[in-house]
Amino acid sequence: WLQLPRTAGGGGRRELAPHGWGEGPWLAPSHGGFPFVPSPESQAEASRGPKIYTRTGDQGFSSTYTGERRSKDDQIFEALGTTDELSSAIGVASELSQESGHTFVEQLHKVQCMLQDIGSNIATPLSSAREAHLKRTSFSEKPVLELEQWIDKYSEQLPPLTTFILPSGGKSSAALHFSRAICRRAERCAVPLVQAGEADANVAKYLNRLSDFLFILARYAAMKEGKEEKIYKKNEP
Ligand SMILES: Nc1ncnc2c1ncn2[C@@H]1O[C@H](COP(=O)(O)OP(=O)(O)OP(=O)(O)O)[C@@H](O)[C@H]1O
Repeated sequence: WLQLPRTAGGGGRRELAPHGWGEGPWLAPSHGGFPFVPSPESQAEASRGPKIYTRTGDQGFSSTYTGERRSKDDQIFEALGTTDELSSAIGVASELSQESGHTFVEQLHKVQCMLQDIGSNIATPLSSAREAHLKRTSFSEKPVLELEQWIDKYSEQLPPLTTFILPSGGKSSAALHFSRAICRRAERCAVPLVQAGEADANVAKYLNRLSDFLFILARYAAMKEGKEEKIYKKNEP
């Protein structure tokens, strides 16, 4: 799931799917250059199973899905890496929530899949994308609207918020708050790409809405588990 092989077009050089990006462009059999004819070495390698490393990133540069080589401190890799961190944090929150019997883990699973799609869109800068790239990596508004429905559904069941609450409320809840904070960082990373016209505007919208969903879910988890949410108290001298 984590590392799916893809093969660079032409020379038979194998590259690996980014950590955590199992879907979207990363399943493409080539990086451009269809049809791909595997070299004898890559066929032999495939029968042994692919290695996780190619060493092509050792000089601090890596590839976008459109085939550009960019420095690893480029905004694209920053956003990709942060989206990956977000999905990992949601993975922890989801495992803890499952242990407590929460049914919303199915929605968290769906969110993690959406984050794969977001990674695909981010990895495909629109300025160098061709029609075939765009077809595989576009990100629509539909998942944003779905998140809004989920937010409304859970919000209705919560007591109104009368004070600032702190990340707390039991393990599931605290892990969801932690995911929320990472989500906001992912949004900050994605926004410059959207503003530059390199990523889809729906990516930033989704991340913006997702942090609200994670906040509501954190409160919902605390309520369902009967755990206390710590509140902010001003420290008077
Ligand atoms: N440090 C990173 N943070 C976020 N995304 C990255 C990072 N390094 C690479 N990527 C993205 O993830 C994809 C796969 O990562 P991978 O580690 O295989 O790349 P690499 O470092 O270029 O290659 P290798 O590890 O084989 O030398 C890359 O094609 C790139 O899009």
